[in-house]
Amino acid sequence: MHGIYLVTDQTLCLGRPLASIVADAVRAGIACVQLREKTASTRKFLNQALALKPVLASAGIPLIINDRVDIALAAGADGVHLGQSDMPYDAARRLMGSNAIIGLSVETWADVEAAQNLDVAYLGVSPVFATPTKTDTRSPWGLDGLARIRAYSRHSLVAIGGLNAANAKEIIRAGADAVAVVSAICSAEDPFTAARNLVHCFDSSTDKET
Ligand SMILES: Cc1ncc(COP(=O)(O)OP(=O)(O)O)c(N)n1
Ligand SMILES: Cc1nc(C(=O)O)sc1CCOP(=O)(O)O
Ligand SMILES: [Mg+2]
Repeated sequence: MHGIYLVTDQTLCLGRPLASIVADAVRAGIACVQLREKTASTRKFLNQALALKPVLASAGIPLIINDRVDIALAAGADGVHLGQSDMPYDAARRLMGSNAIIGLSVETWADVEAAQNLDVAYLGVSPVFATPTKTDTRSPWGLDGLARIRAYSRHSLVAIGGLNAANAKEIIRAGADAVAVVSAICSAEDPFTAARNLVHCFDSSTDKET
């Protein structure tokens, strides 16, 4: 996993359709989309996933489903993001198959150690900074915690929590392979420009432009 990773939240889109925010972000060059619906019905969640799938597939961008392996399978999504209270990795892998992208949140050092033997595509470093978007988190890792995970883990690291264009560079310097954002794109006045700024920030902080 590498680049800007959009995690969606329909409730933070300021009344705009999620599909238009995702389309703007795709046009701006983001690398991945996670559909995260914490309150929608199963049917609405699935319909959102089915609607996004062809748009993202034609852009070559993976669609990851938050929490719900059943929705991921029913929508033909590319993968699932699992938290520490969600379906365990082994069960999700059995259901999703060997090609599926499975991401896993790490909230504690024990989580990081336990993940070392799992064939996950990335670790979600949860959270790097405290954020009003998700308040039921453990203590933030901070930049030092992120760097400590980078030094130990064999996995790709997706940083999440309180990230935006102002702090993306230091997050990458601390060892993140991808920067995940919700509000910095979903709640931006101009989601395309916000996503493009994040993509430029990412590209100028990595080998891509050096
Ligand atoms: C990339 C990424 N990292 C962490 C999370 C958080 O997952 P989880 O701990 O399961 O919390 P919810 O998102 O389900 O509230 C994530 N979604 N994505
Ligand atoms: C979905 C999510 N997971 C987190 C975690 O710490 O696991 S923080 C978070 C929300 C991140 O939102 P924003 O980019 O607006 O700060
Ligand atoms: Mg979860």
